[in-house]
Amino acid sequence: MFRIGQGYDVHRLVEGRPLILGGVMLPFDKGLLGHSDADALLHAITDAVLGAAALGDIGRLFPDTDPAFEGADSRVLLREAVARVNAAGWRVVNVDATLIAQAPRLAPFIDAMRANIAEDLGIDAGSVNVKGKTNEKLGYLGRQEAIEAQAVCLIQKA
Ligand SMILES: Nc1ccn([C@@H]2O[C@H](COP(=O)(O)O)[C@@H](O)[C@H]2O)c(=O)n1
Ligand SMILES: C[C@@]1(CO)OP(=O)(O)OP(=O)(O)OC[C@H]1O
Repeated sequence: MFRIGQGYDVHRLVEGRPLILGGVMLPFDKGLLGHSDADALLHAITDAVLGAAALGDIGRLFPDTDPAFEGADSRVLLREAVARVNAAGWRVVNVDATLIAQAPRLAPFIDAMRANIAEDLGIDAGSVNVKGKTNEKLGYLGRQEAIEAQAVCLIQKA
């Protein structure tokens, strides 16, 4: 039996924060604001994985009011979500995600993100796809005020 899940996240770009996407620190003059490390890509994937198994969402598992998750490494949160999905009898088949970032250019970092995500999901990097898009300079994404991520995930009953 197969199930699909979908995830979305957006975080504001601000000065004085590191830019971390897919567990990779990117050289950029701004970073994403959040209670955790604000890795929007991993948050969208976490929600897609949880969604596929009908296990709620990232904020329910890891509330942004809990000091335990302040500055949290989102890879740790993703791994915990995957552990819960596995414990419910599912394994992740593949993930496809899109990052909408007017800047910086993501292409040089995509394979490093895929490797991290694959490791956290317990699958081959060949089953993880990450795509970068600009927002054609339109709206708050186009003005570099935020970065958005969207993801889908397929799971199979183990
Ligand atoms: N932050 C980004 C955005 C895009 N790319 C790459 O450029 C291609 C064209 O993007 P458009 O938004 O102009 O359609 C896209 O397919 C990516 O390969 C990128 O590396 N980083
Ligand atoms: C990850 C968590 C928890 O630290 O906080 P944020 O980094 O603010 O991220 P968000 O995507 O808003 O929601 C999930 C949170 O509860």
